[in-house]
Amino acid sequence: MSETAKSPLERPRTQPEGSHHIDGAYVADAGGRPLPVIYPADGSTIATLEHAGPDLVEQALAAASRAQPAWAAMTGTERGRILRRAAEIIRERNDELSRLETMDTGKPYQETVVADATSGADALEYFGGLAASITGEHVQLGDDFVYSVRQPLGVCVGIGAWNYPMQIACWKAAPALACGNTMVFKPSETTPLSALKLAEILTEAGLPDGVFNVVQGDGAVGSALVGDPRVAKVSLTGSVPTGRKVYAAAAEGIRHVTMELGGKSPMLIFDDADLDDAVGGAILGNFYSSGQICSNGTRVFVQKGILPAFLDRLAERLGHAVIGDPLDPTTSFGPLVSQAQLDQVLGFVQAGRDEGARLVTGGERLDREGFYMSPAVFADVTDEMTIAREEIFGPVLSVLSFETEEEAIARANATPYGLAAGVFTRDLRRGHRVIGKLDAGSCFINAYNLTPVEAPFGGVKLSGVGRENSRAAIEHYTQLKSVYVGMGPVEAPY
Ligand SMILES: NC(=O)C1=CN([C@@H]2O[C@H](COP(=O)(O)OP(=O)(O)OC[C@H]3O[C@@H](n4cnc5c(N)ncnc54)[C@H](O)[C@@H]3O)[C@@H](O)[C@H]2O)C=CC1
Repeated sequence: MSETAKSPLERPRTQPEGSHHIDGAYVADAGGRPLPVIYPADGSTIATLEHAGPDLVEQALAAASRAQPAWAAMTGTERGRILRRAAEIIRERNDELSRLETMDTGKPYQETVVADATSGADALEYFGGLAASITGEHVQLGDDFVYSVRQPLGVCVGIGAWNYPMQIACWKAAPALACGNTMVFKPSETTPLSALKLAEILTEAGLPDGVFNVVQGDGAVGSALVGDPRVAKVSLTGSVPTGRKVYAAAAEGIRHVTMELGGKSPMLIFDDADLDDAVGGAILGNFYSSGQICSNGTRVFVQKGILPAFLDRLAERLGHAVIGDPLDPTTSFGPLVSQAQLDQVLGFVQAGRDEGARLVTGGERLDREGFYMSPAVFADVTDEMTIAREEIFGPVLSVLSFETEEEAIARANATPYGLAAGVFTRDLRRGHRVIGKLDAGSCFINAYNLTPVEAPFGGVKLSGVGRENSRAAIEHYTQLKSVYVGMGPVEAPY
């Protein structure tokens, strides 16, 4: 690992015009509790926003309710055109948006410039393209027939996590809006900036006022949104404990939900795998975004024959990680998002040591300002250790060894989570056979953590319900009305 020279890109403006974006305009709430935004690379405060009070939550929900019928009455082609225009604006401003995302999250610019706003633009483009083809079906029943109409749900609430703020906002807004819903989106209080940019860009692209609104705040604000009777659907990206609360609150009103929650995903590396592909997959699946990715393959099961070579190569390649100022384009590994997250992850590293796992490399708090630690690899990890059971959400990779395919599958599935899974092997039949038996929603063979908008994304078991992206998302933002049409006389018994 090396540290970069300081040659950061120009810093974007980080203080927004207002904390919230409601009815097509920035809104401030002078009386709201202050919400400081911290740059994870140095701990400085780069903006101060406010948590929304009850009046602002009301304002946002009222705006979304008011705007919904007219938005739904537009044709899909018209709605889609606005979403695709917003995608174009995002691409034009990708550089500035990426620098803002880097300052909000601490993720290296090298990542945000290819994986955040651009992924959001993909979603707006994709669902903008689908909007005109959202249809029901027609079923002929003799002379009678039934037709179904795919209708929007109404007002949707989106609640985001802090690791991919822009991407999460777009992955929720794009399908919701394409289907004729309106949305109130609450970003994570840790990373509140880029969702405001999305609202601004959508307005610039021609989105009618009130269709997409952003309110800031913590769980209390999220909870106020989820419990409102005007809300038809809640889509959350967050941890399992928050998911339980939000799902239960949504159940009160029998609201639709999409839950994108945490994971402890397995990656199975067989003796016959291409060593560098497997090591590359393990790096992408554990250290990208400093390991703060829900679908990470943090339990790396390596077959005995390839284990020594795998560990050597992994440690060697980790030595090439460039840790530094995330605004420096050469930096490939940045800080964690907050002091609290860093403390939590270092606590897991300590637990790994205490329980007898072997720290191969990293796991140290770095002696520099900001929330930095070195990427950690543990070997000799066993299934019952804390680091093999609990979601860490940081740069900690656990290597577990195995002998047979059956054993690896059984151990990989022995978790309450089921978000993602990966297999590395050169044996085509084994790749498909093994992935078929793994309990996970988002799976990879000889790849890891690639999440194009065309692929359904989401988990099984505690990792969630519903799917984001792909055509599947349309099902989760619409409901079917069926209409039976009688063409003959009505036969009644009396
Ligand atoms: N499956 C997926 O797609 C992803 C899942 N995640 C998961 O997110 C977690 C990390 O993100 P965090 O922001 O720390 O999660 P978190 O669960 O602490 O917070 C998520 C969001 O929920 C809000 N919230 C908290 N309590 C609430 C309540 N009672 N009612 C309504 N909203 C409430 C928070 O303010 C935040 O906006 C990890 O567990 C990770 O695995 C993260 C990214 C993607």
